[in-house]
Amino acid sequence: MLREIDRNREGERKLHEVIKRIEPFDEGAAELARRHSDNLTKPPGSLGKLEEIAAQLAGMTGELWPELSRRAVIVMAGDHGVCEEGVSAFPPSVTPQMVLNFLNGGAAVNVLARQAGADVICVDIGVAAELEHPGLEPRKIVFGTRNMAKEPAMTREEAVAAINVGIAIAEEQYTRGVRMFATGEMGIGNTTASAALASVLAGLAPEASVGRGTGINEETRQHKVMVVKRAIDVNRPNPKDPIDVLAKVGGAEIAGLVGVILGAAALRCPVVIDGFISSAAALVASKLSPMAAAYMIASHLSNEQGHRKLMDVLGLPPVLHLDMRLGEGTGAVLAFHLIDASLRLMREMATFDSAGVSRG
Ligand SMILES: Cc1cc2ncn([C@H]3O[C@H](COP(=O)(O)O)[C@@H](O)[C@H]3O)c2cc1C
Ligand SMILES: O=C(O)c1cccnc1
Repeated sequence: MLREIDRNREGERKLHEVIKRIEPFDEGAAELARRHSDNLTKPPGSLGKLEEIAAQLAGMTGELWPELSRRAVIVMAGDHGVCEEGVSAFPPSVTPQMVLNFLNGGAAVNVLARQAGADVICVDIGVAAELEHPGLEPRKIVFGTRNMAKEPAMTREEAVAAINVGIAIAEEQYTRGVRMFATGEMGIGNTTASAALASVLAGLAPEASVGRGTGINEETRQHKVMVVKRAIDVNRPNPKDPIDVLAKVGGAEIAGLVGVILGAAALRCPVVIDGFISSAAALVASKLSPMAAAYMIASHLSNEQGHRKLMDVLGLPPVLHLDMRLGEGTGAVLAFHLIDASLRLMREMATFDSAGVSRG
């Protein structure tokens, strides 16, 4: 018993050390980037969000035009006990099948990552099945979560261990030269866990946070709303304690993404947030460290019901509106192209002075 308490404390101590390392956004660098932008041969502000992204990247990294060519999408995979309740259009067996698909390069995120020059790092953090593959990061914390409609999905210790896995992955990738991250996930049932997190931590009614996920009909969605309500009633997560909420109604892959986000922020690396599930992880991360939000770029507005409200609460306006609802990191990897465009404009455009253009 004592040893267990020590292990808990050690895990939380590590996590809080990383949170303490997160530095405030560099307003000075962001302002310099804005000023540079205003000197480029265009009416001020005319490149809209591309200018704002460049300023954000400068504030995150402390550099006017950071070198972000090495990038990775971290795809965290985990299963959900709540699938027993019939909340997804697909069976949990799809989770390990898709993991093998990622490792063989055949999933949507692989194609988009190839196009955007990003590595796909696939992490088994909580898949129910035993998985082996030379390309897989084997960091299993749980063999699937427990059914949150009946009991806590994870123990606090498991949730903290999963966050620490995400931090370790971000740090290892940084050591390999990665300077920009995207969040991705695979886990049948994870829109149910994400809706529960959004309800508890963002105060959304389950009717508003629960969507159709992989494509359930309205009747099943109503049932999913009831399952989320029951999970919250049974577990009584404490909204003031994000780790308690994550453990009771979250998931291992969501916890892993919380770690990736906090780890990236502590390393002053931009972290591009994908859709609904990644945004639920971003919400937990920002509750643990409000300063971490400054290192996030919201990539796209998912068609999953609840995503818009969740992004409003997070204060992160999504850049792309493509009616996507896939996850895996697909929207986040697409946003890499816009980030590249914004940095390239900063680096390559002529200034009014260098081009001899009148300022008007
Ligand atoms: C073939 C397939 C590939 C996927 N890739 C991502 N998801 C997405 O769907 C799941 C969440 O939806 P729900 O909560 O309704 O189960 C997650 O795994 C998410 O990443 C997929 C789902 C399927 C079926
Ligand atoms: O927005 C997402 O990330 C999403 C939505 C539905 C299903 N899977 C993922």
